[in-house]
Amino acid sequence: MEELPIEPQGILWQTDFITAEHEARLVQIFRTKLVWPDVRPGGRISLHYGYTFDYKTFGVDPDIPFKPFPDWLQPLIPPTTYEGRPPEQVCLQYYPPGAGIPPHVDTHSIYDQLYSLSLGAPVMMQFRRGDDRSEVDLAPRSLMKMSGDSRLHWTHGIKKRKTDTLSDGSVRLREDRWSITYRWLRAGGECECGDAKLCDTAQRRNGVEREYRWKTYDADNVGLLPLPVDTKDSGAESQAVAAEP
Ligand SMILES: O=C(O)CCC(=O)C(=O)O
Ligand SMILES: [Fe+2]
Repeated sequence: MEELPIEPQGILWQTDFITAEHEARLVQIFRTKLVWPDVRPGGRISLHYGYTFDYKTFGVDPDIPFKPFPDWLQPLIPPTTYEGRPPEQVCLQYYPPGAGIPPHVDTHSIYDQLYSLSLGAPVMMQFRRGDDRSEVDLAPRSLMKMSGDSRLHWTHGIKKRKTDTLSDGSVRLREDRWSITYRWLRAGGECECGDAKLCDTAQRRNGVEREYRWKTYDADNVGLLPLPVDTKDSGAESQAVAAEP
């Protein structure tokens, strides 16, 4: 994989991780064979594979057996040469046009490495750290690894909107998109990055515990650390974050 020459540092990229024909077969499976949960119309929906995280023990939930990776997923698992072993958790998400995901970091303590494969229509992803912003166009069939700053010190999210404005000023209509997020559990379950704003280990050590974070299990937001409302950005997107458990 190659690092993108942008801020945030640490975004590794591989174009055409699979062929367009393979992608078309997958989309057919996603549309016709999978049973998806019902959620708010127009919202993002998710299916989970592998281990389920237990928010009480900060480990794998021993009561929920490993959900084996289905046949269609096997060839999409990053080769073991990438991280030394297959991911412990895989999440398939469907974004109808207009759907997004609130700005977040994937929880530091639980998860170590993080990859995402994009399928279907492209979409713009926003990275943000304080007043710094950066956008990455998630092209279909591209595999992205978030490491370093992009993984730990910048949030990422996708705005809820029907169009994206590209860097050349043109406006692109959103269409159906799927993504597959791959997560590897962090050995020991403690992150040493020390980022008091974004790291749950640092927050716990500082005595900051957000009640809602661990007490509710939200299947659509497994492993995401919701962020408090940012008063500088009162847009609907950040309010949506606050509203999520
Ligand atoms: O849809 C994507 O590409 C990213 C999703 C994401 O950020 C996540 O599942 O944590
Ligand atoms: Fe994420």
